[in-house]
Amino acid sequence: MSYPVQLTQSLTTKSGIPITFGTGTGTKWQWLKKGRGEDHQGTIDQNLVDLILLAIESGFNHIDTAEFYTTQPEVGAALAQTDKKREDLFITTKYSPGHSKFPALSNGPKEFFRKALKDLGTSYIDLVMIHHPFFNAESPNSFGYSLGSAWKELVDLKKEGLIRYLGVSNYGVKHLEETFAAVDHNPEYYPIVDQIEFHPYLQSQSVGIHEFAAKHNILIEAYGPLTPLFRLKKKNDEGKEEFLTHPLQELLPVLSSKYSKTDAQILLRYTYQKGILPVTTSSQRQRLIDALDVVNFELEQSDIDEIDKVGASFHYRGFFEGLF
Ligand SMILES: NC(=O)C1=CN([C@@H]2O[C@H](COP(=O)(O)OP(=O)(O)OC[C@H]3O[C@@H](n4cnc5c(N)ncnc54)[C@H](OP(=O)(O)O)[C@@H]3O)[C@@H](O)[C@H]2O)C=CC1
Ligand SMILES: O=C1Nc2ccccc2C1=O
Repeated sequence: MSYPVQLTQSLTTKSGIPITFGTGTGTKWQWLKKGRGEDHQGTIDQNLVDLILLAIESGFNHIDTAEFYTTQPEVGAALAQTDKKREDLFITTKYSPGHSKFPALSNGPKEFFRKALKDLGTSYIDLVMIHHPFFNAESPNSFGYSLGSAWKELVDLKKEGLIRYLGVSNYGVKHLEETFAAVDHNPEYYPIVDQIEFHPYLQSQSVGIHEFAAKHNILIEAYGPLTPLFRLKKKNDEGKEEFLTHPLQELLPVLSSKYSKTDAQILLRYTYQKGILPVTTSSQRQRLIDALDVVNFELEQSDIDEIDKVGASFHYRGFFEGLF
């Protein structure tokens, strides 16, 4: 039995298959690559290729990468090795604009896009996002690009048929309004997705974003949906990282036992039932299978409300702290 959830956008692969939850190649994978200190551009981490193949084998058809992660070549290698046809898979990548701390990695979206096609070994990309809205066109880090001019270049690529859908990530209401203005308020060129951090401890990455997205038919994708299970750490007096105690530690086991699901499945179903598409990852086969299986059960509304309530009593932001 399946319990469909109404999403604001029904995105599909080119062949028309509805997209699954996303499987991520950022977070720990990008640090593993970059942490080696070698020139990782263009190198291939076979462990990540194997993980992407495992995710595809486990049923994921939606793979999330980004210029910033340097993991496009691994996604390209997995595309070349899998038995699945390209048109049955859905690939997302993200242009990395420069901001005060990090320079842009390419001289504008068009240069980024040419490299992305090459790294991914594909002739089109399903979904291209701008990774964050923290542009600073005056800084040499940004090659003169602003939020509006970068968006318009991506729109040109979409018009050429090289990109199927356009989206953004970490955008708040004011950034979306600026994007709408850049295309003279033509909804045909509005972002179709906003990928943001979402979990019970960060139910709104920026003020009013979920309401605004719903009004404009923008699908919210959640990154970090399992944050309460593993990311809540702080350094102790000896400088060692230790896990924080947090309020969902009591509620999640109660719900897991009530529904005979894992804590991770409860969190993923909570996200999905709110009309938000999770982007998640695991190095473990069973966890990947479990993640997709959450479309097959349903949380009672009172339990969603309880997660909301308990979650709101604690705050945790894992990414882009201080920028919203
Ligand atoms: N647009 C943006 O700015 C950002 C985008 N992203 C994208 O989103 C993707 C996913 O983000 P991420 O935060 O990793 O997603 P999640 O919140 O899903 O966390 C994934 C982590 O959870 C662990 N995990 C999985 N299942 C369980 C379980 N049952 N119990 C305990 N731990 C579990 C996994 O470890 P294990 O391998 O041991 O299972 C993995 O390290 C990224 O890879 C990236 O593609 C991420 C951050 C920012
Ligand atoms: O996956 C990611 N990990 C990150 C860390 C810092 C900024 C962006 C990201 C990602 O998108």
